[in-house]
Amino acid sequence: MCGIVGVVSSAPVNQLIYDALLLLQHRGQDAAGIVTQLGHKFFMHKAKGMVRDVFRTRNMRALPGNVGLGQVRYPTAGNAYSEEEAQPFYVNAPFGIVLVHNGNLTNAQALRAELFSTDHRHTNTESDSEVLLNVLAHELEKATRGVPLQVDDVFAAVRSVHRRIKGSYAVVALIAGHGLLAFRDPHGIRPLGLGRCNDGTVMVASESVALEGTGHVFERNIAPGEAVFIGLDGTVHAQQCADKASLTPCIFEFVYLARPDSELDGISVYQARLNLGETLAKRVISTVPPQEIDVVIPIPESSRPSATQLAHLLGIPYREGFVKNRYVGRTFIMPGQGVRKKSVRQKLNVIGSEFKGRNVLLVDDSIVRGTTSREIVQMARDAGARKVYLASAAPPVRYPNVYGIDMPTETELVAHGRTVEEVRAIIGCDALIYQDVEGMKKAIGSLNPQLDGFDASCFDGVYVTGDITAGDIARLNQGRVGATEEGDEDTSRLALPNAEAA
Ligand SMILES: O=P(O)(O)OC[C@H]1O[C@H](OP(=O)(O)OP(=O)(O)O)[C@H](O)[C@@H]1O
Ligand SMILES: NC(=O)CC[C@H](N)C(=O)O
Ligand SMILES: [Mg+2]
Repeated sequence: MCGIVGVVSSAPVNQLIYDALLLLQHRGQDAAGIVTQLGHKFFMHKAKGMVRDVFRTRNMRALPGNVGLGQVRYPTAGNAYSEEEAQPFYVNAPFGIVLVHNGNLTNAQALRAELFSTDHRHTNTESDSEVLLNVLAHELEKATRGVPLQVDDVFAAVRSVHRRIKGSYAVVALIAGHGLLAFRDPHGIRPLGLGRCNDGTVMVASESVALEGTGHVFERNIAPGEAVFIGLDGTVHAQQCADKASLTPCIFEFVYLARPDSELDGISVYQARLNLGETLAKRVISTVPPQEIDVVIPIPESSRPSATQLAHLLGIPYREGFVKNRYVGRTFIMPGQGVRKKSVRQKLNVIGSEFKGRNVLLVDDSIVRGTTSREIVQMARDAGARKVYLASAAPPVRYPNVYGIDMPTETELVAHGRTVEEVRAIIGCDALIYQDVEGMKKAIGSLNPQLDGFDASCFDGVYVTGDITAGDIARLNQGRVGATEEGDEDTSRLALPNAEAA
């Protein structure tokens, strides 16, 4: 998951892109970058770090022009520590293209070899996004019938790109002197929407919050497989470029990744989380009698809407028992298990009086590696809770994600190959209640009947692109550098208290 944005305007866009990236910061905290174009020249600044650290006034001044794009990165391929793999990526031919990508290519390795041997193109990093850019550049070169470039040639190039690349991709690319291209993979796994401002500015962005928060009116989602080309005068052209398209967005966007105030593919993320809380409440009742629960406490941040709705339905008081240090980022999307574990304690602190002598039901949106839950349960006990129950608004995360979420190996997932009782023992709570897969799909899918389904592969092991083998998963994982930290002892998954250790 990353956040991407592109803008065509009649006024300078540097501040606008910066503001949009700030609104997308939750999608990637590792690196940030912006490219603008003035005349036929690109101006780029990218570096590791959060948006407000990467861009100083002098960097902003050096980004002139009325068209541009930007990205916040959460690495899922290549090298998490390399500055070179921060986006945007640039190639000089044809025309000069810069590109930002949210997603993960599952055939990047084969494509890299093909780019070298057949297309005679050089890639200089381990990033799948650089591969994507070079495939696009090669196909654009082939499709171009003259200068200036025709819109139909751009769409022909995207058609060829769809045939060659596999996996998930929401992309924004700027073709020097011509305009801004945006497209989405044929399954619509990663989100991308378009909005306009009344001064004529056109913006595409990963989430509607980035459009609305910068004064744009959300107009529509880019359809799966569709390409949109925005000329430098703001004219929008669109064409379906996939042979076969279906709308099966990543369900984890609704569970955790996106901001609750965003609407993705016609579904309010906030409403999706309320609905999850509602179905979870029914499952809680069948496991722990509500009269045995004194208080419902959310694990900030993402679980709040589900926890409120759950408490409301059970008729149990909802209280804030953990205070979040807002200056610590999201722990799940940090590279390295050691950093994640330390951050949970730094990030969340208890309000002791909410726990002392009480039976508490803690609610989280999801349990992935179990890092957060185990720490939190212990903190609740240390604060004097009598019984600590834990409910997860998502089902057990049991399978690796290959589409741009950093859960590449099953071995790090606390629930992989384990029963709920085993996970409960590891986390150390008195009862563990999970959402079930069908309940989750229904709770969210009922909000837009036009959806063809979801990619819920990390929960049910079914990959919507239909072409993922165990070998692919192993290869994708091998290709990554920096997912675990050097000197990080705690990279293996959490173990059962006794059985597995023995
Ligand atoms: O089982 P784990 O591997 O610990 O991962 C799951 C946790 O990580 C996320 O929180 P995070 O702190 O990233 O973000 P949030 O503040 O948006 O909830 C998520 O909301 C869970 O709390
Ligand atoms: N999470 C993402 O969308 C990552 C994009 C790309 N695969 C990278 O690692 O930079
Ligand atoms: Mg959380």
